[in-house]
Amino acid sequence: MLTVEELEAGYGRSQVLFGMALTAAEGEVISLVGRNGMGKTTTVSTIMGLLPARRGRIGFDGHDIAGRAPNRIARAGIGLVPEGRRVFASLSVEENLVATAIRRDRHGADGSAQWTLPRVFELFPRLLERRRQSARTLSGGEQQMLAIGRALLTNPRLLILDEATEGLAPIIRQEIWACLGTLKASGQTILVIDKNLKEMARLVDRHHLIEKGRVVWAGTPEALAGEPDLAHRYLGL
Ligand SMILES: Nc1ncnc2c1ncn2[C@@H]1O[C@H](COP(=O)(O)OP(=O)(O)OP(=O)(O)O)[C@@H](O)[C@H]1O
Repeated sequence: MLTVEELEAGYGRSQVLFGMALTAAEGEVISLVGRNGMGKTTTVSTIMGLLPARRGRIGFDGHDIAGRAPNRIARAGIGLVPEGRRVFASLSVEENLVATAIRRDRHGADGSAQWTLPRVFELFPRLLERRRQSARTLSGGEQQMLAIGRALLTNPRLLILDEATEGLAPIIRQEIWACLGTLKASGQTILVIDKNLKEMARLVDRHHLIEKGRVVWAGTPEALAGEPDLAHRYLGL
């Protein structure tokens, strides 16, 4: 479904990605893990068209989407839950959810239907309780749920989450991980960036270890756990 090859990107004179390569098959959950500043968010920004690819290919469902505008990439079926949530603070919860919604004929592996407002409220009942409140009055965890709900309402074939559990209370983190488990079980393809290897081990099919803008190792959570040197060297654990 997603094939990133030989990707190079950066900011002004500073190059950040040096031959980034990734693949995600339909229904697979993959991760990008690595120390701060190694290029995880830059990879996601380039996939989403927010940053130009200087070289390389970003294949999605057989099309090269490198160079397309962000709104076209969203319409092609990639939904982003950005680092720092970035909800529209002055809009209500419901307005946030519908602002970027995209209808699409889609069926998950279990035959699950289109994401709609009622389905998002079923997944996150707190958002239903707060549907008329402005987003700025929500707690960090509620804002994160809102950011996930907003991305789901674009009915993405690939859902990308950048540090979705960062800075949240442990109990809210557990809710987010449980939600991602439910999405995976429904056949959702997911790319997740996070630091919590323990929680990711239950969710992720394949990790990608990133160092200085390229993948230095890829494999299952079990394989990573079996090579503690890797986590020490590339994650500082
Ligand atoms: N808007 C920007 N302008 C200039 N440099 C940037 C910008 N955003 C990121 N960088 C730089 O690019 C490099 C990679 O950053 P990136 O955000 O992709 O890292 P990351 O792996 O996602 O780490 P983190 O966990 O810190 O977000 C860093 O050196 C960072 O300082």
